[in-house]
Amino acid sequence: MPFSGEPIVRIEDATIFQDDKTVLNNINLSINKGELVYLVGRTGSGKSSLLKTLYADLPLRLGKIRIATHDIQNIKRKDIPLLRRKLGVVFQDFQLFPDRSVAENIFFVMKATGWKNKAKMKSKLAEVLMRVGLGVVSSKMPHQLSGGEQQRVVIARALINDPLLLIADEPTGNLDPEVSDGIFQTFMEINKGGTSILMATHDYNLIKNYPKRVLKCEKGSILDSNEVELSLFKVS
Ligand SMILES: Nc1ncnc2c1ncn2[C@@H]1O[C@H](COP(=O)(O)OP(=O)(O)OP(=O)(O)O)[C@@H](O)[C@H]1O
Repeated sequence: MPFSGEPIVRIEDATIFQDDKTVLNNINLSINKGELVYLVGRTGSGKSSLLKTLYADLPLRLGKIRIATHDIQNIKRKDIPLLRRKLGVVFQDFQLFPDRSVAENIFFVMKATGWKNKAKMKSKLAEVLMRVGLGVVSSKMPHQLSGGEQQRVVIARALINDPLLLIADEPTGNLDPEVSDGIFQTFMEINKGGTSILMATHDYNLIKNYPKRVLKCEKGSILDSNEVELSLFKVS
């Protein structure tokens, strides 16, 4: 897909801290609308810290980050829900309520993000479940689904507000290789629909099978495969 217009993410001279420790120092990069980008690096290199900063869970203390029309560096508490409505977030651990059905899990987030009309909620539920390749699972409880199916429900939940950017933190981390592959195919379908995706992963098979731009956290910096050749397969 050709990239045009303003980037969806623009990071300028950003330094990311956890407490007093500098995790990533003076980062500069952009992600364009419609891009799918991998984020890699050894454990503790700062992938999750960067993603948390993007969805305003970790305050940005130095530098600038703009996501869509939101400036993260001075975002007000009351504006964080507005930012998050433009983002979809998917984690490795599925984070579904175990005592609620698939539909209830998704309706819960819809209601929390301002949905009110029951008919529209039902039709959106059907749409997002279809987009992630799930059939009639609405009334099932999470424990009645496989790990891969549960992760698809989480992805469906992340799509309810038609996010501009999907942030995924090791979304295939707990899944078998074939299941991971299927989940990644779903991410690629979502990406074809125009949603940008930034995905942290340790799954080098995915990167080998589906080569895309790679950002690598290393020694406090981010290396970009658009600018340098990355030695991906030496990562511990
Ligand atoms: N809540 C926290 N409080 C203090 N330090 C933290 C916190 N979370 C992470 N860190 C530290 O920040 C650094 C970066 O961690 P981060 O979780 O961003 O790495 P990562 O690349 O996502 O690792 P992994 O691949 O294991 O998920 C590490 O040194 C970690 O110990």
